[in-house]
Amino acid sequence: MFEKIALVGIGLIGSSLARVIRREHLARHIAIATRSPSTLKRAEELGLGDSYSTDLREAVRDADLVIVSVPVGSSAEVAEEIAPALKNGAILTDVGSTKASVIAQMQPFVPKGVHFIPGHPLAGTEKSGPDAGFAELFENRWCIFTPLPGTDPAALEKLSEFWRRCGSNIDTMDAEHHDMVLAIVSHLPHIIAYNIVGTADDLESVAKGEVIKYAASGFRDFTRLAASDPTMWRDVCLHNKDAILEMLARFSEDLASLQRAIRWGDGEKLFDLFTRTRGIRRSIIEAGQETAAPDFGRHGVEQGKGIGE
Ligand SMILES: NC(=O)C1=CN([C@@H]2O[C@H](COP(=O)(O)OP(=O)(O)OC[C@H]3O[C@@H](n4cnc5c(N)ncnc54)[C@H](O)[C@@H]3O)[C@@H](O)[C@H]2O)C=CC1
Ligand SMILES: O=C(O)C(=O)Cc1ccc(O)cc1
Repeated sequence: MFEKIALVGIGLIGSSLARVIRREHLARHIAIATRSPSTLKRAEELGLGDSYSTDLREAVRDADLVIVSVPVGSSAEVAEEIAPALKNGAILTDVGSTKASVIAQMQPFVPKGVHFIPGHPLAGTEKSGPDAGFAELFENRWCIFTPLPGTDPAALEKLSEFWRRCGSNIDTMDAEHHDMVLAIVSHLPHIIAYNIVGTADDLESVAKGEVIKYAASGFRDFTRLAASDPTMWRDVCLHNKDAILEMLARFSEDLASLQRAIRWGDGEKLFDLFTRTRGIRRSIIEAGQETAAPDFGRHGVEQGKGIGE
C-alpha cells in the first residue's frame, strides 16, 4: 500500500502496527524512530522494522505514511521535530487516546501539502513497550478518525483502507464528540480503577497481604486496568480534562444517589439500577458476537478483558 511507513514511537501500539504492516505487506520499508535508545535497541532485536533511528526526522524523510504513537502529552514536541522533514503529499496520523488536544498540539506544525488525519484505534491492553505488541491487536476493533475540515477524501480513504487491512472497522466523528464518548467508555473506567486500587492500598484495617490473597474477580479486573502505563494515563487525564471532569461530576452524583439508596435501605432502587445495567452488558456481548472477538490468549491478554469486548 505504501513505499515507506515511518512509525514514531514503538511501544504497544507502534510495535503492533509494525507487526501487522509486515504480516500484511502494507509497506516496502518500515522505518522506526523513538526517543529512547534502549527501546529502539529492543525494537531492532525484535526485528520490527527495516531501519531504526533516534533521529525522528531521518525516519520520516520520504515516508508516504507517518504514524505517531507516543503518549498524547508528547504530540507537540514530536510534530515540531518531524515537520521540516515531512514529504509533500505524505499522510500524517496518530493513535492518541484524546483527540482535541492532539490536534491543537500538532496542527500548527503540519506543513501545507501534508495530509494530517488524527486517528484512534480502540484497541489496547494494560501492557506497554515494544515486547507487548501483537499483530492481531486491531482485529475487529474500531478505529475512529476525527478529520479536520477540508481533509482530502482520497487521503482519508487511503488511511481507512490501511486500517481495514490491519483488521479494523472505521468510524469518523468530530474531535470534541470523540473526547466526550471516550471519557465515559475508556477514561473514566481507568480512573475508577486507579482510585479503587489506591483506596484498597491505603486501608489501615485491611492488610495489603489480605487484599492480594482474597482479591475477588471484580477487584482483580480493576487491578488489570490500574496496571496500565502511568505516563500514558497521566497524559490522557491532563489532555482530556474537561470531558473527564464532566463525566466525573455525573458519576459522583450517581454514586451519591447509590450511597443514599444503600443507607436508607432502598432495595427497589438498587434492584432497578442493577437490572438496567445488566441490559447494557447483554447488548455489548450481543454486538461483540456479531464481530467475533479474537482470542488473545496466546499473547497473555485475558480474553474478554480488552476494550470493545
Ligand atoms: N495502550 C493502549 O491500550 C492504547 C494506547 N493508545 C494511545 O497510543 C499512544 C501510545 O501508547 P502505547 O503504545 O500504549 O505506549 P507505550 O508506552 O507502549 O509506547 C510509547 C512509545 O513512545 C515513545 N516516546 C515517548 N515519548 C516520545 C517522544 N517525545 N518522542 C519520540 N518517542 C517517544 C516511547 O519510547 C515508546 O516507544 C498513546 O497516545 C496512547 O494514548 C491508543 C489506544 C490504546
Ligand atoms: O486494556 C483495556 O481494557 C483498554 O481499555 C485499552 C485501551 C486503552 C486506551 C485506549 O485509548 C484504547 C484502548
